[in-house]
Amino acid sequence: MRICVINPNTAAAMTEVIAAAARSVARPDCEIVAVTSTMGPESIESHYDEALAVPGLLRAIADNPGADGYLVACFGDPGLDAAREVADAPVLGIAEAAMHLAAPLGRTFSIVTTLDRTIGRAVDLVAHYGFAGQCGGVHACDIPVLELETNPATADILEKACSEALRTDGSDAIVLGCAGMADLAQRIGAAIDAPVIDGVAAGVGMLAALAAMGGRTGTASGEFRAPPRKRYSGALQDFEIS
Ligand SMILES: NC(=O)NC1=NC(=O)NC1=O
Repeated sequence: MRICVINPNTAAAMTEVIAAAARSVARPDCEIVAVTSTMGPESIESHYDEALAVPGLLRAIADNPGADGYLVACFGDPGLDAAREVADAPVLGIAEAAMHLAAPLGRTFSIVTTLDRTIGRAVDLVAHYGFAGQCGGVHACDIPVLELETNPATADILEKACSEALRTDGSDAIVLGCAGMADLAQRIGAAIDAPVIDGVAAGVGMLAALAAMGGRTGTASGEFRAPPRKRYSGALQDFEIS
């Protein structure tokens, strides 16, 4: 089994954090291929960044055919539906996966994301995935994405934000709202004595289960079949994918 985990920003150091989290839960027979986008923003912290991250994500999928599943390792789940039209296997986003696995762990879960400007996107995804009744609230730790790895106070700040979120919302579990937080899930879970779900690990587990069940995206006839062929111009002139 092979699962391709794609960091849709261009920060290779962050991909290393993501890859370690993915491999920490992967089954022995599951190879994790970790990929860093080759074009687009160095981090994704706005709607603008999300939009500009999608071509690099789609290119990464097209350049890594034959995986049994693909994971979009950014909490905004950028380009998820387009990725499903390009991929020849199931595609999950880490926000989608984290919410699905947090739901059974209590009555409600809280999300702790990076900058406060990313709260709205997370709220939209909660509604989109059908978890509005189970998400007690979305909060920001106010650490920029690329500082998660460089700020020595990240773990303490995030632990405090998660503890505050549980108390404020009365929630039972935490969803970490950034792939760059993946390495802190276990430490924070122990510190606040509550389940803390990282979407990278959640996504790898769900994709492995889907692959074992023979799950596939409706590439033949469904909405996510290959897109119609057409010309693209300008910077995307040679962006031939499918
Ligand atoms: N909420 C976030 O900021 N998420 C993210 N930005 C990135 O660049 N990767 C993420 O997971």
